[in-house]
Amino acid sequence: MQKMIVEGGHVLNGKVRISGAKNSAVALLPAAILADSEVTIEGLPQISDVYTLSDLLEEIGGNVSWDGQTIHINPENMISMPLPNGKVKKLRASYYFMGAMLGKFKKAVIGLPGGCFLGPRPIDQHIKGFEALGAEVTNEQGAIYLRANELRGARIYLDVVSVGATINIMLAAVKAKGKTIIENAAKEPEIIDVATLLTNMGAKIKGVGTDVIRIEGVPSLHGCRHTIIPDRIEAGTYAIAAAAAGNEVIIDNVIPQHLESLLAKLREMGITVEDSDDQLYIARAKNPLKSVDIKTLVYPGFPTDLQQPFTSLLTKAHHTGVVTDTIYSARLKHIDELRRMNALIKVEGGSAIVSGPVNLEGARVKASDLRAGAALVIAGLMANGITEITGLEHIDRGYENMTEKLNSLGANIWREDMSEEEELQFQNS
Ligand SMILES: CC(=O)N[C@H]1[C@@H](OP(=O)(O)OP(=O)(O)OC[C@H]2O[C@@H](n3ccc(=O)[nH]c3=O)[C@H](O)[C@@H]2O)O[C@H](CO)[C@@H](O)[C@@H]1O
Ligand SMILES: C=C(OP(=O)(O)O)C(=O)O
Repeated sequence: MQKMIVEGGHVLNGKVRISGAKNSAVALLPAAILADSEVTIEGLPQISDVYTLSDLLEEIGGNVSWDGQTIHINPENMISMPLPNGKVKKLRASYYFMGAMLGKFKKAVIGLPGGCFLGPRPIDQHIKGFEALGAEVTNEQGAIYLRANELRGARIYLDVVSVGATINIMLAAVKAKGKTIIENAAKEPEIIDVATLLTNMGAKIKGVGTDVIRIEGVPSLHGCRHTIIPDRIEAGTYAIAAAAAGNEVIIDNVIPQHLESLLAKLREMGITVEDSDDQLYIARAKNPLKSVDIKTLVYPGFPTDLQQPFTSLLTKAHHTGVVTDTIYSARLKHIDELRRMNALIKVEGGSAIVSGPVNLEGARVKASDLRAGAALVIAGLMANGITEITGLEHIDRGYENMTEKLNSLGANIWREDMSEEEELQFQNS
């Protein structure tokens, strides 16, 4: 087991290249199940969530090979193998095997997913969608059983705007007989990316990026080649790190429109932000940083996945900023760790109230989930002295080469094996 050591006080400068989007990748890989021939996906991030899904595709009979960041998935010998336990429990996105296997084989058994613990992560809207398409869905000892004689298009209104349910229903509906309409659909860029792959495979989908998606089912889907979109959350994380500890940083391979809510908030704080075709330029504020309030919302609102890193930045700003996560109200586990580093944060009525500026102090902290990990790395960059971060398996689920990328900007970060005593302390904490 390893820990990350961050030596604070180094100023970030230079250019960093953003990887492919984790939250697209985790749906694109299962989507390949629906094809009858080889699907090639380029530009995948080298992160553990992607490797876990790649292993799961092999477990159900897929022929998978890698060539750098490109995966080739041949689904010809795949079967509807039950996956009640094992690797499906390691990540949230294994639930996309439900939609894809139901769409392809009309049956699936998938253990209830894992992923970051952000409070309850219900899947009732996914199930409502599968049932509307004609599937019988039962929960047997923690695994979801899905069976259908045939899938028929349906009109499905989502009671909550859900990225996961929108994608899962698309996956199940693309080969259903007739027309499916998803109303109150989510509009995140990752949904558009998945629909682009499915369309390249021969699916007929209209309206992605709006809140009504129309799908005309087709009998079969073929292989294709697809390039993934850049990771807006990784880009946002580096933009926040640059605002927190940078002088002049260029973030390369971004779609700036995907980050408008974050960029607006950085500008409000006094940070210089410029965007061009596929780059962002973030420069140190000329005046002291001003606090702002943020409220996470569905896209194009402020992303829940950037709430935790942004909280770290607010510790450096003058006055008080209120952080409210309306998507995952319990996504506040980073707060106690930031407090260990001297942050002044109160939690009241589900909101975090951050007072600043404070001088953060290096400390031993634990990443409880992926973006909490990113928040602690950013805090470590700003802090006096050394910050030691454990729980790196969370960070590795979603950030490709984070240590190397930050060091290339001038940070001083390294990983070390934990001593036996430290491992014991970590397991008991
Ligand atoms: C809208 C939103 O910001 N979604 C984020 C959410 O996606 P994720 O796919 O996890 O969450 P959803 O978009 O599906 O859920 C949005 C909200 O709807 C609720 N819900 C969802 C499904 C369901 O069947 N029933 C239900 O009540 C969830 O509890 C949540 O409060 O976390 C991902 C990982 O952090 C982010 O990348 C997504 O951008
Ligand atoms: C929480 C996240 O991932 P997951 O939903 O896969 O756990 C995330 O990407 O911030």
